[in-house]
Amino acid sequence: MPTWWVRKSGKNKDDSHLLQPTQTRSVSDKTIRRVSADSKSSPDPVTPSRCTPRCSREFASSGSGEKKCHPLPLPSLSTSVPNDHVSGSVSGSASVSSVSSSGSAEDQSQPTPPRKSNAVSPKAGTRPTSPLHNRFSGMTLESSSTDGRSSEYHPLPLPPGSPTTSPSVVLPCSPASPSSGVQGSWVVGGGSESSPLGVSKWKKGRFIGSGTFGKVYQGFNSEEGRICAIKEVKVISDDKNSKECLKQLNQEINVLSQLCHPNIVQYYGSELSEETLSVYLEYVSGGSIHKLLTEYGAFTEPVIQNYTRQILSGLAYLHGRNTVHRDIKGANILVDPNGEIKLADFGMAKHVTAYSTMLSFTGSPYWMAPEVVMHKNGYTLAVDVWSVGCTILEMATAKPPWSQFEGVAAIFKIGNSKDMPEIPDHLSNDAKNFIRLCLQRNPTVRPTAAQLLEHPFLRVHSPRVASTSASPRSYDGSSAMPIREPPFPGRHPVFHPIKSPSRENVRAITSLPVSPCSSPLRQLGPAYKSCFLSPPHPSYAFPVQDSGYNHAEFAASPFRFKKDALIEPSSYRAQAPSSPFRSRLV
Ligand SMILES: Nc1ncnc2c1ncn2[C@@H]1O[C@H](COP(=O)(O)OP(=O)(O)OP(=O)(O)O)[C@@H](O)[C@H]1O
Repeated sequence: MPTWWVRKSGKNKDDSHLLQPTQTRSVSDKTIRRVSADSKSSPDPVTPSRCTPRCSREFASSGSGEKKCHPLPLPSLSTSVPNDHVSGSVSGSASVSSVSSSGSAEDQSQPTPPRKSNAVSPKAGTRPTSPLHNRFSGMTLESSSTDGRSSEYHPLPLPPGSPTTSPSVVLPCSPASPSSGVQGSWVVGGGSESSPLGVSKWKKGRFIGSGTFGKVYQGFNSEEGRICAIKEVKVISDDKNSKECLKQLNQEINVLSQLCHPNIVQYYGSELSEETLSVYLEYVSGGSIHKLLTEYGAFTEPVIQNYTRQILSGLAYLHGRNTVHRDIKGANILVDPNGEIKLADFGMAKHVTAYSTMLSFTGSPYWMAPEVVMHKNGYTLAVDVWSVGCTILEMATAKPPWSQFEGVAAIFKIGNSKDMPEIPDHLSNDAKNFIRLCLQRNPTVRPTAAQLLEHPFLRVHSPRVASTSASPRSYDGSSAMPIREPPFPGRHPVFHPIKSPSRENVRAITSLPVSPCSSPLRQLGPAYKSCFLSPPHPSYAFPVQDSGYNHAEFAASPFRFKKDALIEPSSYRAQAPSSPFRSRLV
């Protein structure tokens, strides 16, 4: 079973109201086997920056929409910090069980009673620290026990108005209206302001949907009346997959907690109780682009323009922090009721350093860049640009690119051919040119997200029909910016050229058992260490092109991965350089 299948096969990306009572899933379908990326190639997710997520929308720039973040004053270390390092370390062998789900939204929608929060109020003298859940990173767990029981917390910067926060500090990023004056909430260790008994002020509401690492609920801040989304996973000891799952979720926390942009879902904080890890996020009620495509069909070009502009705005911000999302696709892009785009699902995001290349094999195959599929020597921020091109095609057709091919064939097509996915005729020349720029196979010649924002396709007043513009800046493929020439050389410095496989190799490849984990396309040894494909959304139909979204057909694909291949690294080590398969490729 293909890895991406395993990961996504059972999850429901749609909002709960889309669930039919008959749409039950087996627990096995929902089991997630995603292992952390190669630690050698990607040492740390995100280096904590001084720019905390706390910033004000009032400072949003007009250009990319990036908000200025304002470092918070450090609290006085002379303050008593009894909970910063406390006894009661817990081994890192906890587990996540809520990655599986067979219940309907209704099953999950019962609000739970207030939970004991492990958040430590700043009023109690807690020092804001890194958002890392250390135990998930394989480090010693710092835990606090406010009620005599072992518990852990996830300290975050203090909220505005806390004793250690300067009055001059601007409000944190929050989903609240910029003019609302409502302060953001910092849940764990930084403003959960839970009761003395540790009861969380965040109340869990209706079930929204399931993801790889757990379930998403609507939440309510009982003190501020604010809605949020709660991503929750159960922490169960003795679950052999828990460590990796928690690492992955921690990665999402690490990345999101550093980000503050109107087109990126805002992180509020997290709480770790005895049973669950809850991550509090900006609630985006419109659902994903994928969901909108499923419900309303393909988007018109003006909508595509609008969404693409915002996607790139968020990406430009992200890439400006040397962080790559790695799973850009319609299902991971949320839309609020005003049409504002929010990039979400940062579970695979990675910080790229000058000294590292990414060798892990992650993402959703249909949106995956060739250099990722080929997995030759590493890849860069440019992989997201490729995925943006695929997402535009998805928005224009309500299907992912390459959808006429089943998963493995699509991977071959992406990795081993020079073909380009079909671009709908009805799109304007600007749009077509934009897509072609994104889908250049050589990542070094792909424009950056910031550069693409200058493309005529995204100009607010650009023509919305097939362009006959004679503009010297036209990207119609014939003028100022020829596609095949590197328009912006050297902007993806970590790129390593990918050699096309010889004919012989291609033959060998096609004769081998194929899966993303064991794929002969993955020709380098270290690749096997990290192999987690994000699946196409369950409701996408492959390979039957005109059947609309049909999860069942794809689920029945004979190319689905064996789950064990994901659980047991040794099963895909068979494809390491020393393996017999490997020898057939060289
Ligand atoms: N901040 C949010 N606001 C509203 N709905 C959300 C939010 N985040 C996620 N959702 C919805 O919750 C469901 C599950 O989301 P989640 O991110 O856990 O799944 P996912 O995107 O499939 O994650 P993964 O790729 O890790 O499996 C989806 O329907 C998604 O649209």
